[in-house]
Amino acid sequence: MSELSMDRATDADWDDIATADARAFGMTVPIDDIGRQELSPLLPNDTLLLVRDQAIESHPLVGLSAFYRMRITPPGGTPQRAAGLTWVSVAPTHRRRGILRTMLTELSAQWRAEGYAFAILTATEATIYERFGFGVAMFVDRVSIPTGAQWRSPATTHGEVHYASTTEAAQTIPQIHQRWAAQHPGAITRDPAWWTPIFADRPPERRPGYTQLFYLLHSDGYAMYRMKTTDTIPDVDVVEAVAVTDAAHSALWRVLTSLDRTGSVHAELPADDSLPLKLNNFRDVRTVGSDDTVWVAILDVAAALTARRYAADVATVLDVVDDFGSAGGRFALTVSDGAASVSDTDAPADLFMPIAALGSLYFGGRRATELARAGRISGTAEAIAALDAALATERQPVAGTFF
Ligand SMILES: CC(=O)SCCNC(=O)CCNC(=O)[C@H](O)C(C)(C)COP(=O)(O)OP(=O)(O)OC[C@H]1O[C@@H](n2cnc3c(N)ncnc32)[C@H](O)[C@@H]1OP(=O)(O)O
Repeated sequence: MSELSMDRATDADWDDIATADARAFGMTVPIDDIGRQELSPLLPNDTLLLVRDQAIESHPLVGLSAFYRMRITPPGGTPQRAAGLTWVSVAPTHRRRGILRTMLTELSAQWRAEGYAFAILTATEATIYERFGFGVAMFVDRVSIPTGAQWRSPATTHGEVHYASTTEAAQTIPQIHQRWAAQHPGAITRDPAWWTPIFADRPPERRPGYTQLFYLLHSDGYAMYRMKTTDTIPDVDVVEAVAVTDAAHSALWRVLTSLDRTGSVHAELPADDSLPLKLNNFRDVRTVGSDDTVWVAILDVAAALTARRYAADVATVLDVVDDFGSAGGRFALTVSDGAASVSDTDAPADLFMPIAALGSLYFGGRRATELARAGRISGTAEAIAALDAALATERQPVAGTFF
């Protein structure tokens, strides 16, 4: 790093930041003044880290990373602060010289100083972040459903769902999302600044060939969708379908699967979504692909483990190795009536795992038995089964917000 400087962003850096972002991720829409205004409360300058090459006269920006100050809901717990790593890129001319590692070392120190127990991210490649303590934690299936798929039970009520104007949507949807996020493991809550660009739905930022957002509203849920106008019979792209209750889920999906003059409905669903089981033919919900979504690095093991609820009692000693950060150690975990107490200990460990594995297990998207079979964690069969039972969640974790 001798010729390289690393600093927080200033307002003067934003043109370079926008160019680096466009180059790294193929963004076709430049960040304009409105975009800057929308981003500034989400990414204040102290969350943006810039590396420049001082050996080149123009001091080009060669490394960029940032984090959102977010909240995420642990299983059964209340939303916890999480550092949402994002916008990571290193210029192709400067790769594999340790710039990413240097930036993450700096950001990790900031996250620890700010008291975060969790860091989270969505990854472009699955092989980058485990070495930095992140474990893959959440998954979605991409599904396609033919319009007109038949439901097992007839619709019982009409008028539960209506189309909302942007004004009504902006007044109503954030509270519904907040209710959903408070009860769903892995849900990322949204500050008002997150909603501004969503409801602005600026035409230049829409994918080419897609309509504006349409809002469907239920008292306990909502859906946002677009139509793909390039085909004579358009397909439907469900951007979000959020339901606090099963009744809202059914009511919204009944409308989404029966839109007139549409071909197929495309959406992302967790593997345990109840939609297939509500249809006459569960194969109508065809999985066309799967993606990992959120990766989790636990920065403070005791704070994280005490922030969630548990499905079974357990008393165990975890040996957690953190080769990158400082979260590792030996922890006595005792769960009673769903609540955990955690203390440092010198007692012999029952279970051994890298910190990334704990991140994978924490929200319930991966199971201890699964990671043990893959050799990612180790311990006696009894200890693994006991941890597996304690960490079990009623539902698959869903983040709901891409960043
Ligand atoms: C949260 C997000 O924003 S995800 C977006 C990530 N960004 C991108 O995909 C944009 C395109 N890629 C890039 O900009 C760069 O290649 C980056 C950011 C992925 C890596 O930056 P670099 O500065 O080259 O990484 P750096 O040299 O610090 O490497 C750190 C370690 O990661 C490894 N590594 C880096 N990139 C990769 C990769 N794509 N796949 C596997 N390993 C990788 C290196 O080998 C090195 O390993 P080691 O320290 O254990 O020996």
